[in-house]
Amino acid sequence: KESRAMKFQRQHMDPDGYPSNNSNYCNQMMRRRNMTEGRCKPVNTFVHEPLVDVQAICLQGNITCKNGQPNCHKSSSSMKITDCRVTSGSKYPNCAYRTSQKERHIIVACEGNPYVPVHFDASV
Ligand SMILES: Nc1ncnc2c1ncn2[C@@H]1O[C@H](C(=O)NS(=O)(=O)C[C@H]2[C@@H](O)[C@H](n3ccc(=O)[nH]c3=O)O[C@@H]2CO)[C@@H](O)[C@H]1O
Repeated sequence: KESRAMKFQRQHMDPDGYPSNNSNYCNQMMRRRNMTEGRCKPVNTFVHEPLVDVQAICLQGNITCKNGQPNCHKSSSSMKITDCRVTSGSKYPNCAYRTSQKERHIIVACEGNPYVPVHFDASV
């Protein structure tokens, strides 16, 4: 069974990737990382930073998560991310996404021992 930490990495980590001007990045990556099975996951962010830098967020600013839990942390610096958002014309199983490249602080929820990211909460 996939651990929550590994699921976070599968869904949100792409340290070596960067869409540059590839408008198909999300269409490709959402499929490749298995987020288009059963339904088109509506929103998903990929982070283009080293895994150790994203894991280090768990030691940074502690804030309240969207769901009220107290185990969220905000990155101290902005990070290169790509937001994937399903388009209005998207029809399962042909999931179609808009690819948006951004630099944002990211907010993740951390859990476990070792205390690592298990959920992507938001970017700001
Ligand atoms: N505090 C916690 N502590 C520990 N665990 C916690 C905590 N909170 C939730 N989980 C768990 O995480 C799991 C999970 O998948 N949560 S999810 O909200 O659906 C994920 C969102 C995110 O993937 C994506 N999104 C969203 C915005 C954006 O900018 N970028 C972006 O990618 O959209 C999804 C839906 O919003 C679930 O098992 C829940 O129990």
